[in-house]
Amino acid sequence: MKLSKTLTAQLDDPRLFREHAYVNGKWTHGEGGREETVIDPATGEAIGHIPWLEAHQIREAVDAADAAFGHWRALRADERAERLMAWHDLLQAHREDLATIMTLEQGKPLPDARGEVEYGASFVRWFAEEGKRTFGETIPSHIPNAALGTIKEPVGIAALITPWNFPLAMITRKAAAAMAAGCPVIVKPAGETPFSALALAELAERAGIPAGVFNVVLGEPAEVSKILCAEERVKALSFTGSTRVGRLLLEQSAQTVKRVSLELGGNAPFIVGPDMDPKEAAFAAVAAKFQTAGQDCLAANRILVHESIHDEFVAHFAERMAALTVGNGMESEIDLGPLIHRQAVDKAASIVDDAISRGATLVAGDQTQAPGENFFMPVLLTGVTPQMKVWREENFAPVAGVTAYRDDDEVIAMANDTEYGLAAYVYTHDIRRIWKLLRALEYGMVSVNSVKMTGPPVPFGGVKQSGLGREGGITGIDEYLETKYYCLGALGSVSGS
Ligand SMILES: NC(=O)c1ccc[n+]([C@@H]2O[C@H](COP(=O)([O-])OP(=O)(O)OC[C@H]3O[C@@H](n4cnc5c(N)ncnc54)[C@H](O)[C@@H]3O)[C@@H](O)[C@H]2O)c1
Ligand SMILES: N[C@@H](CC=O)C(=O)O
Repeated sequence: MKLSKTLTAQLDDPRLFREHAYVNGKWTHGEGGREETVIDPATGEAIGHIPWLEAHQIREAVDAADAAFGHWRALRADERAERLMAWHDLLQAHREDLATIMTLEQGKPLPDARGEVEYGASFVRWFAEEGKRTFGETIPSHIPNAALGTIKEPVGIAALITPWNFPLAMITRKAAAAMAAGCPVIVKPAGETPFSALALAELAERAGIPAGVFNVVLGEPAEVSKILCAEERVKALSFTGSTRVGRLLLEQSAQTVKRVSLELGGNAPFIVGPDMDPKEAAFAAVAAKFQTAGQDCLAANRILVHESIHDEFVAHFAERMAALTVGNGMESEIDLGPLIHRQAVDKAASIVDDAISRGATLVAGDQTQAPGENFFMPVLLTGVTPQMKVWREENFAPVAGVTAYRDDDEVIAMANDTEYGLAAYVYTHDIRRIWKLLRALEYGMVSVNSVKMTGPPVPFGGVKQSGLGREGGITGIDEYLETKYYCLGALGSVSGS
């Protein structure tokens, strides 16, 4: 395998590129000789290697986190916040290098990678602040001469398992919340994109986060997860990834009754009302579909357009889609990078073939134009129906499926016809329709007339089989906190009510 010499050469600070796990403040080799090669999906070249840790090394990471817990939780919230803010500042200062690492391992265009570094850093700032506001309550006592209340305490070690599509922000949204709450973390990033996680570890160390508080373990995914799920000392598991793996981890965590947060797949409907300008709606739908080449849990998967404007909408969508540029994310003026690997391209092709074989029309999407083997040209299908994979599955590719509907009740039934319930988009200016759809859609997040919906203040998460719990927002830190109730009895009359 040809090893690209380009990665470290392109960094201002080559020490951000690390090819070891990070456990207890030390860069760690695998002891069994197993390793994984990390590929730049745009070129197919190897950009580095990571070791796979052995079972006892994963347990050592738990030992390290356990040892660090006492000291970390004992710090005042503002002391933890200072370290988190130092980490935030370093992320910002090294934005260019972090974005370069991300584009080379994930493939997304460099401007999108810069955006993700900002987005990831914004969670660190948010939770540095929120950590100072984990207030307990005073409870009016029903017991004579007693004072009642609650204290919030860190749950303990949190295992964080993350995907490859947002290699940095999916880690910071969890880790910053857990660490602000006083919990040490063990991160298991996706094998496709470990280098963003390892750069986060390097910067955490420079920020003065003590050894054992932020650990990155690498290894065979099922093996690592089994160990972490079975470990009684790991009290919380937060996972972002596919619904298939999420179910597995939920089952495995049952044995030790962990606090489980799951951010899983989506199958977002994008609903366009009859009152909408078809061009405005089509441009928004293109933006909601093709971000990160469609490899986004929020990607508009099923585009449901009122029959009265369907044909015009499709024409504008096709025109806008034709203007998208596909290529290596390190080059300028690229809208869509590669898919993560060849299997993702094959899956996208099979979803398109399935739709066409069941009667969908291929309006645009010529794969002979793809600039490399991991690239998939944007596809527009019309006449998509519930029998097709493109309707039922999260395609996680630049494949847009459009369907016409007759009225609000029909589109509500269509939108809810999925096991997923992460995010939905609604485009209409009719306030009654907005309210009706907002209430009827079975989704954790509904965005009306806006493609952008995420950010640190937002309770991000899904219903149905899209997950459990919420990340970000004022409740995100609760995933890592226990409520301890206290009753102080025999206080005499000073206890008051
Ligand atoms: N809801 C959200 O916030 C959100 C955000 C980003 C991605 N996602 C979802 O993530 C999926 C894409 O990411 P992916 O392909 O990396 O998901 P994935 O489920 O294949 O992998 C996610 C993580 O789980 C690990 N893993 C894989 N197989 C495992 C196994 N058998 N046991 C234990 N761990 C295992 C992987 O190494 C990775 O770290 C999509 O479904 C997408 O919607 C959801
Ligand atoms: N775009 C999402 C990640 C989903 O893949 C986010 O903003 O968190």
